[in-house]
Amino acid sequence: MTTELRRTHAIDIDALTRGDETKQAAVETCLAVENLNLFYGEKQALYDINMEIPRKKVTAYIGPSGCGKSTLLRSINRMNDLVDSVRIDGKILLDGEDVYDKSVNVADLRRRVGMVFQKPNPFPKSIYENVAYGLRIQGINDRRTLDETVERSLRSAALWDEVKDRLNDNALGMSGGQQQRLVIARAIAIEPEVMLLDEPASALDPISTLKIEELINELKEHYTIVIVTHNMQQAARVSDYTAFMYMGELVEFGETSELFTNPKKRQTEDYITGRYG
Ligand SMILES: Nc1ncnc2c1ncn2[C@@H]1O[C@H](COP(=O)(O)OP(=O)(O)OP(=O)(O)O)[C@@H](O)[C@H]1O
Repeated sequence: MTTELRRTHAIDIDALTRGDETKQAAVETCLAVENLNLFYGEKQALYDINMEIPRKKVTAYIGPSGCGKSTLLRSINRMNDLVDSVRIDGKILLDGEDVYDKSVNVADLRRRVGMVFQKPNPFPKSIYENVAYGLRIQGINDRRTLDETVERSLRSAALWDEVKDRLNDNALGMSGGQQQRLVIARAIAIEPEVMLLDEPASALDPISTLKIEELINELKEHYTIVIVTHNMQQAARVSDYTAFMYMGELVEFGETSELFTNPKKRQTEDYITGRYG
């Protein structure tokens, strides 16, 4: 299975990189997952995952509940390190460097790889201080720098116009959708390279979901985005590449348009046509 998967993946990337230079530039690898196995105690949750995540594109992880999407996502910024029973082997290369190398400073890694969770988690502080937080903990307190960063980040998160007159209000008074965009602004403020989004819209109403999806589309100009979603339509709308996972294995990975219209594996087809999930 694994060899076959690698072969499929290699063919996809070959096809994508053949031809014009724009496409070649478009598939520059940001993150490479190599032979990744992950265990929670005795239970194996990821099996020999191999994939290359393109830079400044949106990659979606889809698959039925419990297939390992979040586990794989959390492996990228080593959030799984926080779980005592976790054992990991294999590599995840960020710009060619293994994030699991002993020399890696995990706090630095998490600055480079920001994360947004399903449930918006603003701090019980003002809107301004939520966004400024990452700079403050780096010791940056210069008012002008903070003001500029807060405005730029809120603009990038498509929130500035809604909050510019109430930056000192408590963030907990915002709507869920605004809170989620605030959390994205907080992540943007420290200029990460990669943004990991774990079901970022699943707790939101349809209008807020649409705003988050539009935002994702804008953010990929600057960031490499990996998103976990239960919602196949959402994956089809927002992502350039999709990985379909099943029971801890990466079944198929390729261009979203291709995977949804012309899946190569029976399991993928069954899932996207709603035969199970
Ligand atoms: N902290 C943990 N300790 C033990 N097992 C875990 C832990 N987190 C996840 N698992 C198990 O690992 C497997 C993969 O879970 P994971 O949450 O990554 O899947 P998922 O595809 O994101 O699921 P969902 O869509 O329901 O969020 C599941 O069997 C789950 O029970």
